[in-house]
Amino acid sequence: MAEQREMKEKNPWHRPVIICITVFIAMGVITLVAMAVVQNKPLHQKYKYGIVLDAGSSHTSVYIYEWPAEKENNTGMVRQTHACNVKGKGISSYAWNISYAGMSLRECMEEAKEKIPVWRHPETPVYLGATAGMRLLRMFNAAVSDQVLSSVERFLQTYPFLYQGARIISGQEEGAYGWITVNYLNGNFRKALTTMGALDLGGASTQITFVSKQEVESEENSMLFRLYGNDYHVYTHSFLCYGKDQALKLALAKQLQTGESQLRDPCFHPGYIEQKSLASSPCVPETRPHDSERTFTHTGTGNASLCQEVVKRIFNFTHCPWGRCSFNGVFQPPVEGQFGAFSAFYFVMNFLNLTSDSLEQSKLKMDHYCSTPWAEIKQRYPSVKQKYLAEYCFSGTYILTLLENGYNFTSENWKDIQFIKKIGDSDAGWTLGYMLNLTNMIPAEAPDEPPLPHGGYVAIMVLFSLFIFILFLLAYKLFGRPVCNANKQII
Ligand SMILES: Nc1ccn([C@@H]2O[C@H](COP(=O)(O)OP(=O)(O)OP(=O)(O)O)[C@@H](O)[C@H]2O)c(=O)n1
Ligand SMILES: [Ca+2]
Repeated sequence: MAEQREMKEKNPWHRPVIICITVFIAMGVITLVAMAVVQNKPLHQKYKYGIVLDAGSSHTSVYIYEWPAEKENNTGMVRQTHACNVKGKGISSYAWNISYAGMSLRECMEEAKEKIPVWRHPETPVYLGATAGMRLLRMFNAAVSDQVLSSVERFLQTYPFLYQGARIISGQEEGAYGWITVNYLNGNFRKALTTMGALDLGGASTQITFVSKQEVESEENSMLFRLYGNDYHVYTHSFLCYGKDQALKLALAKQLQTGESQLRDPCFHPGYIEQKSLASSPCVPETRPHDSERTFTHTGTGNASLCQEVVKRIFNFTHCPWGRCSFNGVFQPPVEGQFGAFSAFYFVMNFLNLTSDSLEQSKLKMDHYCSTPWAEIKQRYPSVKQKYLAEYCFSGTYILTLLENGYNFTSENWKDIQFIKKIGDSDAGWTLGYMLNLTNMIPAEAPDEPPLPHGGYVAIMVLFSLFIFILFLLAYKLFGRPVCNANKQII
């Protein structure tokens, strides 16, 4: 018993002072690690916001984007949190009703006010970009297009946001920003991966943008971007009047050239019959001898192959002043790599269920679809607006012709076209790229990043602290005892 007590007294671990010191050291290490973790923890996420209005030819959409406040220059941080479709037509349709152009945006702007925290309103930028509808209106009547822009400007300035301007963007910008959007959302810039091309089909214009290894012969189609430390030589072209609504007008005008008041149209279903008038547009050449508002009886005959022949006639494939062309004498290198095809490319191909078919299968399906009687189509899709429904045979045929005969996609590379609406939460389109550019959120050089991610840093801190603690214990066990014994001897 006495021996046992002596052993206990000799074992320094049973001394209260040693126990206290050990507890203090352990607490010290824990405090150190805790402090390191807290100090380096990402701060509570605070978000910033941006609003972009896409004033398209057929309608306006309002997009809200958000990104973590302290990570403005990191890539892949901006995402779309809300989209609102403005009721009614695009702002260019208010040409004769100008004061209502701004007011038309009210509902969506009120929504934006609700979605964005009030304290962020004064620093939230608002941009409005108008595309082909306003480009055409400007060609038609520049004063009226200025007044429409002033109307939306005055209206947007009544909001508590940071108004950054309303302007007509160029076709080049529209193509380039669409390309930036899809590649930003796919993380291609961050990983310095090969980029994907962008195909955008609107109501009044269409854009093709991709990186080409071949020389871009025409200056107006060439753009150079330096993003995250890499150079991108981009080919881009915007075809005004080749959006799907204006292309339909062109096709109708071509068929009406003969001057008849009866139009038997293979691009519309058999049994379709409507009285129409062809409204004048800067897109439709004044080749007809009669007035441009002439009325005609539009009858469908439903034949996709004949429809393709009609559609081909709106393109000029013969004149090319360059090494190679798409159409209408526009230079285009051969398409290469993957492509994201969005907006009406997606709406139409998705409706026709052609998003994953080969070119040949798509043509066969179009033959069958176009020849289906109009009455049957209406019965099959009772909830789709009849104006849209009537046009899908034309639109599908137009898309296949534009891609195959216009841009020179083939059966082999057809699978490289992905028909997409969104990437993650965000819609594919030019608006995100536009905002990223105007807010300088895409740096030319790759931003410096900490050598270790936060998790790795914490793990290393914990491991090293434990390691030091164990070393201390071992050292104490090995060297601590003689000191204690020596003390005892002195006593
Ligand atoms: N769910 C939808 C939405 C739109 N559309 C049609 O798709 C075309 C293009 O729409 P959009 O991409 O919104 O064109 P805009 O941006 O308005 O036109 P642009 O880019 O030429 O200015 C229009 O004919 C529109 O009627 C469609 O078929 N189905
Ligand atoms: Ca558009």
